[in-house]
Amino acid sequence: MGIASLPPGLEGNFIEVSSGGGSSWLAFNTKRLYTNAFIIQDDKILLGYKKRGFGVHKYNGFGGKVEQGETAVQAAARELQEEAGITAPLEHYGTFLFVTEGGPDWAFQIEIFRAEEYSGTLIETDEMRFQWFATPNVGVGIPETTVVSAAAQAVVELLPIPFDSMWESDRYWIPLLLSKRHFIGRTDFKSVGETFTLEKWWFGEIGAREW
Ligand SMILES: Nc1nc2c([nH]c(=O)n2[C@H]2C[C@H](O)[C@@H](COP(=O)(O)OP(=O)(O)OP(=O)(O)O)O2)c(=O)[nH]1
Repeated sequence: MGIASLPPGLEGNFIEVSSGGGSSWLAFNTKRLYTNAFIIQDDKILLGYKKRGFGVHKYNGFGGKVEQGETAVQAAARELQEEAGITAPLEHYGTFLFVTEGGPDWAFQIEIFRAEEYSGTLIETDEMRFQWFATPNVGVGIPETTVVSAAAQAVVELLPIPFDSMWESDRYWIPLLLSKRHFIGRTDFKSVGETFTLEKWWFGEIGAREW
């Protein structure tokens, strides 16, 4: 797949990882910047259950709008503090456009960050209820009779990432984020009230050389 196959709104030289859906992309006027941040440790990922607002009842990273005068990474840090009570050395790993039919006529440009460490104590906030989930490699091949440390045992008991309760296209890029691959993408949804249906998506990864 070459550059010619990139969805409108994306530029660069990327290797396609996943794509699907209908035949044409939605039109949009302009882009608005948003952030989304994940803490990813050896075998677990921190998500929040969104208690109100856009994406209510879904699990997601922590994030929101980039305010005037802020950079994306500053906004990501502020939102992580506001929604989960922690600070973290966030690193940028991806960007995707999120366009809706039946929603705004602009595209969300969502900047994705991750960190392995964090400082502070996790708190439940009005917006998010935090929860750790096991990343896919966890628990595989551990025979029942194997003695594992208390810490490892706690991880084994975490639930797997709840993709069925997340934005529908997250399943295509979260694996890239978990394996520290820089990515870009676009996802078009149809929205009716609070129900969003995935119509078309494209995700690709970029070689380390360009970052
Ligand atoms: N994982 C994932 N996150 C998404 C998708 N689409 C989408 O908007 N988001 C994220 C980006 C933002 O983190 C969040 C939307 O921002 P928000 O409405 O919570 O922003 P905010 O906190 O600044 O808003 P507000 O409380 O000020 O109204 O949802 C998606 O397809 N997947």
